[in-house]
Amino acid sequence: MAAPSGAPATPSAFYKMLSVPDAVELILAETEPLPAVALPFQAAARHTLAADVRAAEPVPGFRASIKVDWLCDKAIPPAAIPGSASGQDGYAVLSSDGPGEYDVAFEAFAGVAPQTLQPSTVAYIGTGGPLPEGADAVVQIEDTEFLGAGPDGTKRVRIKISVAPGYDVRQVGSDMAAGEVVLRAGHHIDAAEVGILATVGATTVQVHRKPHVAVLSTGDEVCEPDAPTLQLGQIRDANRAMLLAAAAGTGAKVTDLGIARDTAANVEAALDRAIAEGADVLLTTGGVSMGDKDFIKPLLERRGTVFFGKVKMKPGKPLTFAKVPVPEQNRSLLVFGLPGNPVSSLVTFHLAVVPCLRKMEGWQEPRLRRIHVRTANDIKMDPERPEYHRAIAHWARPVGAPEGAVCGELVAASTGGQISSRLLSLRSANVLLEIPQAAGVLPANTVVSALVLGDLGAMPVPEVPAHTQLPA
Ligand SMILES: Nc1nc2c(c(=O)[nH]1)N[C@H]1C(S)=C(S)[C@@H](COP(=O)(O)OP(=O)(O)OC[C@H]3O[C@@H](n4cnc5c(N)ncnc54)[C@H](O)[C@@H]3O)O[C@H]1N2
Ligand code: MOO
Repeated sequence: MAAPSGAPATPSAFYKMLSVPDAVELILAETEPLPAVALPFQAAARHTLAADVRAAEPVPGFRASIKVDWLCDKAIPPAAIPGSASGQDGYAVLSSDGPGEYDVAFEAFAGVAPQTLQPSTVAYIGTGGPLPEGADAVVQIEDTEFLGAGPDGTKRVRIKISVAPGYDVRQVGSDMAAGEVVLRAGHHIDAAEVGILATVGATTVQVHRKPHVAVLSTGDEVCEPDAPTLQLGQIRDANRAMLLAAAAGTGAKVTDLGIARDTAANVEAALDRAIAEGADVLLTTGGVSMGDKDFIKPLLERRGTVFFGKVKMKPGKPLTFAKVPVPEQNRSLLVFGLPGNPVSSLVTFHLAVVPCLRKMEGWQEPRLRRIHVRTANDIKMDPERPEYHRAIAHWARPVGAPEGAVCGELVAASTGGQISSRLLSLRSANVLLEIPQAAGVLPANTVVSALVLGDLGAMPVPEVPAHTQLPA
């Protein structure tokens, strides 16, 4: 808590003010990817691979029936045509036999050992069934006519169309070749990747360990959220639960260090607890400003190296980054002193902590993604600091575009009052607009850069229609 007591300023008065990009580069330079661990493939979801994964065998391992939506004439050799495929019930044929009436020699189903097909006969084949030796194509049921069974019970069928060799057949290794790298080191494992790992039988994979993040609130005025009543000057602790949720949302392991009251000894005891618990990163909130109860920077100066203690940004100016050596464990603890104002703490978490956690967990490009958006509101600029203005981006038709036009762009609506105590400015925010340091007002309809927070896939409607006319 910044107490205007007339006491000497903490060293924070003397920190050089860094730009946000310089601060992020410095953080990334001081951050190492965490070591690889072996995990069962299902537990590896939402981790980043530390080693390439190859397909040991071809997929499929046998020639299989499949319905391919050939984009053009059925007579064109399938290998030349990209298509989408689904299962195929039909008849395995020798393509050179051509249309005509044939005995159904046997039935080939998935999981049944294939027999050999003799010329001038066909075999019934189920979806995904192995193509018999001797057959080289599949004709779907719809292109045949069942003629019934003869006196000896042999079924007869009319093949109505001519097909090329390989038609409606998934060739061996056509999905994945034997030895092919199917996932590279650095690839993030999501649901599709878990399926790929299962397909190639990679049931144990090398991934980067996830960081362990400890979170501490500081301040005599800060109370637990379940405090039934608040005395004058007291506030409920929003930051700790919020940052624990934010860190857990990145997949980090989290430890709640509670609230440290405003004494140097309390704050240092919490730092020691973070080290004892094995945290890789400590997030503190509050106590990084100029007051005589702002203990974070002096503590970090004493115990480690403070890389910066001021960043030219609004909100979040007193953001502090330090490294505390842990010689007995041959490692270091990274410490982010986040400002106490709740908005400042979460904005600095996104801008500074997220890239650090991403690098630790093995992301090749850990920086926040930058996009361009058109502003929906006038935005007052700050002549002293660039502002990270919270906004909600959605896809919309550009102003003045004719009804039904096939075009769109991201439009960002401000979340309203941006004072750093007002957490509602972060409600539903999915971008931080990068508003330059300047006097005056940035008029609505200006295109600005913006940093993406979380998942743009969850952006609000309206969305574009599902089917639109492609431009000529
Ligand atoms: N003389 C100066 N004073 C301040 C400056 C400055 O440059 N010179 N910078 C201001 C800026 S910018 C910020 S941001 C704040 C950051 O201050 P601290 O990090 O030291 O935070 P506190 O003073 O402890 O608290 C600020 C504010 O946030 C509330 N708070 C604190 N912890 C929590 C919590 N866990 N949950 C919810 N709210 C919290 C606290 O009650 C205060 O209202 O410094 C300015 N001062
Ligand atoms: O930078 Mo402070 O975060 O303005 O409120």
